[in-house]
Amino acid sequence: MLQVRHLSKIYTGKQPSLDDVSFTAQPGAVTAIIGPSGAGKTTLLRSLNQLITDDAGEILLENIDLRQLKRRDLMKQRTKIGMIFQNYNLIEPLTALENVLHGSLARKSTLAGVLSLYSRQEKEEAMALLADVGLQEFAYHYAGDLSGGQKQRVGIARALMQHPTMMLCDEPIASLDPRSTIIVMDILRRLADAQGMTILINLHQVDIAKDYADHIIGLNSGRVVFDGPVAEATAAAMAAIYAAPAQAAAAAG
Ligand SMILES: Nc1ncnc2c1ncn2[C@@H]1O[C@H](COP(=O)(O)OP(=O)(O)OP(=O)(O)O)[C@@H](O)[C@H]1O
Repeated sequence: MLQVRHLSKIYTGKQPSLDDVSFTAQPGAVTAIIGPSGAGKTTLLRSLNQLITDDAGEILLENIDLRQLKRRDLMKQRTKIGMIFQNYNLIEPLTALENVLHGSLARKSTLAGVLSLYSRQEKEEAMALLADVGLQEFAYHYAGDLSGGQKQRVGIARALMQHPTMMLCDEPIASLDPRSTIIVMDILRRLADAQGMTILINLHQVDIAKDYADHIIGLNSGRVVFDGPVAEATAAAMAAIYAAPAQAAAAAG
């Protein structure tokens, strides 16, 4: 379970990008984070993984506050967090299989990592993960030659190689066509249902959020203006989430 308490982040000399954000994300549930451009969605995900520091509050992953950890312990906890990016972040001159194997680096010694030494078991696991996302026959294709949807599936397999308990997905379908969108969202939904993972997804597509998520967090100007089950995300709630910043601030008091 992820519990976020009073999380705030101010980039130098600016309005808060995250303003006293609190919510809980449950294992086995898909939590969609929605809100207008600049609402703080990416900042929130990066903060949850402590890629952004100088923030305030508590980020409790399985009751351990990530913000209180020393670097070494944070690295260890981070292996439990898989990240999925809009632009995939693959190494394009490497094959799909090699990209997936890279996901195991977080769990390895530096030397083994530098030398890219992978055990037979790791190679079999990476192949199995590629098969799980429907890409077995593309294992030896260069990542740069794959379609956007295929790249994103490689990105998911790579994250799964870390053995995460939580996935943070930053606009994972923003660059995908409708068919690839469904394939990727189905995979993320399955990870929650079948493996009990905690899945957080930043989304711009409200209809996709309603179709796939259990829970919605609505952000506006760095504040949580909606936190509830999909069934409660009414038209009025949506209007508040997507209101102009001044209106949203007035409504939030
Ligand atoms: N590195 C940075 N330095 C300074 N300000 C930043 C930085 N990153 C983000 N911001 C500011 O923080 C606020 C939130 O940005 P963020 O990218 O988190 O929003 P978002 O909801 O993800 O937007 P989008 O939907 O457009 O991706 C914005 O006002 C943005 O200008």
